[in-house]
Amino acid sequence: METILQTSGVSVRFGGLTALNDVSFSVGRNEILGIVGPNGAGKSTLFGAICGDVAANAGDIHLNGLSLAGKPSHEIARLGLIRTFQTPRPFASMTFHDNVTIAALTRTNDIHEARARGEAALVRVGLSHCLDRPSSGASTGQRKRLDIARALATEPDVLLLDEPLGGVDPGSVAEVIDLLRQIRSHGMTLLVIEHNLEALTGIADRLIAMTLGQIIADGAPAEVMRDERLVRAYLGDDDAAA
Ligand SMILES: Nc1ncnc2c1ncn2[C@@H]1O[C@H](COP(=O)(O)OP(=O)(O)OP(=O)(O)O)[C@@H](O)[C@H]1O
Repeated sequence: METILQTSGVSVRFGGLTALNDVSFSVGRNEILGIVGPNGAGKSTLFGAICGDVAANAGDIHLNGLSLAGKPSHEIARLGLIRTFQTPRPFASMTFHDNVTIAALTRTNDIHEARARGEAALVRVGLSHCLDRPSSGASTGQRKRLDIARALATEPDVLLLDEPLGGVDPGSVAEVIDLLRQIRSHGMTLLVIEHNLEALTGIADRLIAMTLGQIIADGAPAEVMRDERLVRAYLGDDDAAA
């Protein structure tokens, strides 16, 4: 499988805390890679380091063979990689449509084209009925979808999703999973952080398990979920990664 994204020896320190410690893995084009691990394992920091929001203290990241070292997130977005957030922060005073239009302007300077692409992204995530509504009134599930639509409007090759199912009501989980499958079928590569392990193992081609800033397992979902260190880490055993 052709590698689209590669991290090599990435470390991130916040003062005395090592949030990522020598993290290396690769992602194949059009793959869905799930990232699991207990709270504080470093999953969101990893996304931050990949998309240019968090400066790495060591290591390098390549997208389509090009080093992302030192590049700001807007430049990385233009190169085709974008993330969503655990807690999406849309511009609350703007409509859904304006929010996605701003994202589409990453790729085009033509405002009419940006509005058309923005609308198409909202249709894709099932929010066409919200076009002219202010995003301040969005439910958690709608905010998650709006955040995905904003990411799609930048036309990424690689999409990093931070807990797309977090706060989504149980009745809508299957819809969001279908949406992710549909996004992948359009040729995108997905990295997905998710605490709903059952849903994630149902959709991911591969899983990476992290504890204490390190990768402890990388492989087929069923195998990784059986990894003893991961099980112990989820049970709160501090010696799990020892
Ligand atoms: N900006 C920051 N400054 C200082 N420490 C940070 C910062 N961001 C994250 N950390 C710390 O780095 C570690 C990894 O945090 P991170 O949010 O990446 O974990 P996570 O696996 O995404 O957790 P969760 O599942 O709860 O989102 C934690 O100990 C966290 O407190």
